[in-house]
Amino acid sequence: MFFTETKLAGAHILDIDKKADNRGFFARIFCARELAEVGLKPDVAQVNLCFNPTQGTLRGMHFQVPPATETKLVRCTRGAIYDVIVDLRPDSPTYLQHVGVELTADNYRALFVPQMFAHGYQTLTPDAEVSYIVSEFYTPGCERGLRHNDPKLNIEWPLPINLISDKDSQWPLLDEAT
Ligand SMILES: Cc1cn([C@H]2C[C@H](O)[C@@H](COP(=O)(O)OP(=O)(O)O[C@H]3O[C@@H](C)C(=O)[C@@H](O)[C@H]3O)O2)c(=O)[nH]c1=O
Repeated sequence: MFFTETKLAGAHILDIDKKADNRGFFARIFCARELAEVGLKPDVAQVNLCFNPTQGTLRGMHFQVPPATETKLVRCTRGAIYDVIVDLRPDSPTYLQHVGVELTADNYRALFVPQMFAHGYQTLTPDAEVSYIVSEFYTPGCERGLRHNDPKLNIEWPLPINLISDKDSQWPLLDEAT
């Protein structure tokens, strides 16, 4: 795998290293040793699968607080998504900054989300499927969220928001939360 660190320290884009032959190719999409070599936490508590029939669906921005903070390794296995992370580490020089990456079934790209980052995505195609590894178990009492359109975050979503859950449209704005 090829690792490219984003401007948010610890958040990496992962590209596959294709071993091609006349049958097609082979590639690793998860390797605990390679992740550990670049300092990433390779724990696996859950592998989640999510299907989104409607183009422009938005899910996020989600994170879990202690003691259930989590890392995620996010991949789009069908269609395409715009995947966004927000740095919520208060002592980070990039606190509240975000990065957006296009993950598609065709580019085989994945995004590693460190602990204490909010995560969300918008589907760029109909029938987009997302699969992600999570390092901690889903813990509803520790679940928190940011508003996808919080002016303090200023995230430019590529498409109009065609579908969003009630929960996600009601997360507090940062100004309300503090
Ligand atoms: C995340 C999750 C949800 N659920 C349940 C709760 C609820 O009944 C249903 C749908 O939950 P949600 O609306 O939270 O699903 P969703 O909005 O897809 O939540 C996910 O969004 C992306 C952006 C993330 O980063 C993930 O970590 C996760 O928070 O599934 C689980 O049972 N286990 C889980 O791990």
